[in-house]
Amino acid sequence: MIGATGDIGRQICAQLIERRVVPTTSRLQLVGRRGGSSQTAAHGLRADLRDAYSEHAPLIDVAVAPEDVVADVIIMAAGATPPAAPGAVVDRRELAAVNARVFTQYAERLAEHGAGHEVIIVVSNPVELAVGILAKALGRHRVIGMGAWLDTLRFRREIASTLGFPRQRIGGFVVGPHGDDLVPLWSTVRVTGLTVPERKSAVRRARGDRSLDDFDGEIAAAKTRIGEVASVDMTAAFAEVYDWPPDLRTVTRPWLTHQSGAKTASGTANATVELIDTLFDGREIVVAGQVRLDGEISVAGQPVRSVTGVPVVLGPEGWKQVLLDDLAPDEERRFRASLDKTDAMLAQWEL
Ligand SMILES: NC(=O)c1ccc[n+]([C@@H]2O[C@H](COP(=O)([O-])OP(=O)(O)OC[C@H]3O[C@@H](n4cnc5c(N)ncnc54)[C@H](O)[C@@H]3O)[C@@H](O)[C@H]2O)c1
Repeated sequence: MIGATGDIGRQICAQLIERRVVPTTSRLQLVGRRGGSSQTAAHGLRADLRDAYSEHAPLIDVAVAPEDVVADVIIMAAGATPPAAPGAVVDRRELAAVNARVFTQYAERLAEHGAGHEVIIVVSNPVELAVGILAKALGRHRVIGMGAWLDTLRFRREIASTLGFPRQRIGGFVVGPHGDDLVPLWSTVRVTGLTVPERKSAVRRARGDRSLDDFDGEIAAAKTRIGEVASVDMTAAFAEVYDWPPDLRTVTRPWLTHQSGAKTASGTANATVELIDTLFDGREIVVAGQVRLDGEISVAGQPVRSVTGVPVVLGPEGWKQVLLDDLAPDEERRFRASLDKTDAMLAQWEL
């Protein structure tokens, strides 16, 4: 667990143990940074976890150098994050530059010292940049970003809440990059127990008469609106989000959560731990994740050779094929535009 002592890292460690995903006979390695505050905090976290879960804690050890990382599954959650505060202004380019150094350091050391079969789950942002750097050094099928899975679980939850069903009954995926440019695929939404006409009518009801062509404008207006409300009354801001369509809530509710001063640690950890559970179990499941593609799919007639979120089959050796049916025209347009943005970002890093 790289970045174990961060807000997200701690929550992932706790859930891994509490949900018995890491058995008592396995080892959980907490990786901090030599010379940083996490070097000492990692020892404290180890003591705290053993204190909390002494009956079923795995073996827990601490590493403070990338070359000491030894694991079958590596979670990358290290790096700087935008401040969780209302109206915080962030230089995203500078943030990416700081984190790119962390990703590169681990990519180089893991390529040199690793066993060659580790699967890397990327939590850190920018997810596409981290996946690009790690996949280049380690092989693209071993690296998957969990942002698209988190966005997918959020999308399903928001649809479930609008329709009054439990989340387990909702299928469907979010693809594209993690963040405001994500692409909610309404065409993939399924509801267990409904006939096709019932489902179509339920989806129409939840979505409203809207197109993804207007989604950017909706997000911008929504953020301005709740940003203003949140600056005077956070309760009212969350209440306002409640009435919006599910895809808009998928983007804005986590944004507001971060603005509120809380982070999205529990939801992020839950999505990550689900992926790890699958890997340990030896099962293969279809999840959405950010991966480095090499022409497996085409979007708007162009083969995709980029890093983006897509549904993939994930198993113990990493991800295999991409499972994406034909998209609706507005989904295709939004996906293409997001890929162009990601390509421009990756080009700055020669990826
Ligand atoms: N993918 C997602 O859905 C998602 C959701 C939430 C957060 N995130 C991302 O996860 C990352 C962590 O977020 P956080 O809130 O826990 O941040 P945080 O600041 O609380 O923790 C970051 C941790 O990384 C450690 N670190 C920094 N450089 C390191 C290095 N070289 N080696 C080892 N550890 C190092 C720091 O010591 C710190 O403990 C951020 O990039 C954030 O944007 C992703």
